[in-house]
Amino acid sequence: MQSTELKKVIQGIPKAELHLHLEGSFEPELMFKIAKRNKIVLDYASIDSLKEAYKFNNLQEFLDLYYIGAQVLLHEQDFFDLTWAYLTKVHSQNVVHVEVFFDPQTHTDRGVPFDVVITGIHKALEKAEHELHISYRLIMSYLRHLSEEAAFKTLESSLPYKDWIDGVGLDSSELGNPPSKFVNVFKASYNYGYTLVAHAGEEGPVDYIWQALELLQVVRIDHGNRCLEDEALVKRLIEEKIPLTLCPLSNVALNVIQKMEDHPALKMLEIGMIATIHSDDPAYFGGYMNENYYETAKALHLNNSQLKQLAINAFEASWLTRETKEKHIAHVKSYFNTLR
Ligand SMILES: Nc1ncnc2[nH]cnc12
Ligand SMILES: [Zn+2]
Repeated sequence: MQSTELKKVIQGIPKAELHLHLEGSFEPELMFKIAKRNKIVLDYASIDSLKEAYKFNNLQEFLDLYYIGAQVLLHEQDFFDLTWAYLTKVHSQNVVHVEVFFDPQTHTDRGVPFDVVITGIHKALEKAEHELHISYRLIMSYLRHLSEEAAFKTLESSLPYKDWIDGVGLDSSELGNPPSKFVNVFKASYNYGYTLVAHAGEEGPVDYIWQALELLQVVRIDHGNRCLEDEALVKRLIEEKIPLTLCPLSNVALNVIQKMEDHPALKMLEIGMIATIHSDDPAYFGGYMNENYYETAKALHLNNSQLKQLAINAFEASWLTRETKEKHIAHVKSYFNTLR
């Protein structure tokens, strides 16, 4: 397929995004605007010089910059603007459902109250539901480089806003911070009604994916690239229909894979795993949903049937009701029928 044709096909697919860090959607232009508004001087003289710094050898190098960028977010309006900018962007890419992460500790540790963070985010999500018809779920992510005790404090802070939060996740520096460190806080989060996910097997070993499943009891694995190293794990993920939220452009940007042609998405689809495609931190990794679909499809020579499967998998993997999933899946199928 010609690249313009492929882009057109991808644009038209109704899509669900299930792996997106709101702080990772912070575009340099908006970062500079908010910094100015909050009278914060960034270490970079210009938008271009900031963009120049977006070259990473690994996850930690990226995280260092990501946490610096987030420091300009102070007020409810800032969190609203960040979230709204993401939602309007993905609306233009025909994303109809999102399940997004936010990292409360990145902000509360700087003295920004939990209430300020979540209210700004919640208002933007509600506005998008009403005005853009994008449905949503919100996932609060614990930072795994911090202690379990700190995660417990975050859990406690979230309780007054429980109705606005659907799940908890685990992100930040993976190596040396295994899921086993967070068993108790995940159990407590579950008991409060939160649905559980965790980043695992992005940089960390296969064992972290096992731990996420067996010790944390997550319903989805974020990334999970390295599962293919373990046959028994693959079998388990297939049998239990545990989805993997893959982020191909992120994997290339962070050296999880050398080049897009090495991405495991196709192999995973072929063996019947619920592989899905998402953008992770689009402002840092060079693309939102369409770009992730496009670069993956181009490098792996995906056909329309495989693209359709990826889109269906994301709705299947979502936390929408069965009835709503079916409605979206029917739209995906009828869209691909029009292409024949
Ligand atoms: N790709 C990623 N892995 C772990 N933590 C993150 N926080 C934001 N993006 C992340
Ligand atoms: Zn992520």
